[in-house]
Amino acid sequence: MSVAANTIPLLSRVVGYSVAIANNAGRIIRDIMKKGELGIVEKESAQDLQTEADRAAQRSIITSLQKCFPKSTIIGECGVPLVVVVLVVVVVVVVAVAVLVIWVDPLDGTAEYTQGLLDHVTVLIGIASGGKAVGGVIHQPYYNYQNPGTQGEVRAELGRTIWGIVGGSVGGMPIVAPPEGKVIVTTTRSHSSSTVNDAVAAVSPTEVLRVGGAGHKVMLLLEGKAHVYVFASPGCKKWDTCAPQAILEAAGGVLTDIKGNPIPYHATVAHRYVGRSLMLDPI
Ligand SMILES: Nc1ncnc2c1ncn2[C@@H]1O[C@H](COP(=O)(O)O)[C@@H](O)[C@H]1OP(=O)(O)O
Ligand SMILES: [Mg+2]
Ligand SMILES: [Mg+2]
Ligand SMILES: [Mg+2]
Repeated sequence: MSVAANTIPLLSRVVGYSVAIANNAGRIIRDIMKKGELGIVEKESAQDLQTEADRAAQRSIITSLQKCFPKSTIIGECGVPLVVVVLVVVVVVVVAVAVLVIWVDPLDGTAEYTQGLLDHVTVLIGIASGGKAVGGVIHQPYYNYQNPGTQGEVRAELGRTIWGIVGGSVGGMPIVAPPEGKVIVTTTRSHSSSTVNDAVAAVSPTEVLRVGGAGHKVMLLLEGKAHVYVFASPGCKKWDTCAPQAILEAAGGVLTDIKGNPIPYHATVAHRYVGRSLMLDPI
């Protein structure tokens, strides 16, 4: 896919800033877990949770993005804060020059965060242009958190950040091909259903990895631990997939809906997926 030439410098800047902004959100997420006051609330169901870490990380990300890129439309998972209401009013005026739509999931894998499966958690900042995912950042704040190191060895660095620009490059982790002769599928662990299981079975997997988070599962594809990510969770939204899709595509993978159609990321698109969706990584 080609990215309009006049968006490339801006896109590179947004991706670069988003790396720093996502790293900062990761620090907020770790600090709140350390304090132990998660402030959990149920949103649409008992499977749809929000914590103080989701809220605080989103506040930080949106404030920073708005300051740096006031003409972009920013859509975050955690409701519509006042600053964005103001932005929406402004967007009506500046829509002709508002090139980018930024989809923010301040904490992907909230269920796993509350259950202590901390390396399933990611911060996702996805950038769309012309309705397509064109750039993305995935920050994994707890990468290496269980790495004990050995005596005399320095503990491995906590956290990692992956970025990608479609038609450009991917950075932050080595891209590894998955093993030949197997079909390892990764899918949801906390939002399973018969539809999810049917979709997984349709791929005839040799192994199924049930883990949390859309960002985390795309990382498994990138590091060659899985061949295919099947997500048939109706709760998955555009902020869950914009950043992972851009990075996956930058690395040579593909993400489509169940019929093979591209997933739209316009500012006005429905946040929720309609029907089932399928993500494939043919690296
Ligand atoms: N039924 C659901 N309700 C709320 N969020 C969901 C649901 N299904 C999926 N999600 C979101 O999609 C992500 C990927 O799904 P899963 O982890 O089940 O594979 C979840 O981490 C969650 O994002 P978030 O944690 O940001 O709310
Ligand atoms: Mg959520
Ligand atoms: Mg999410
Ligand atoms: Mg989230």
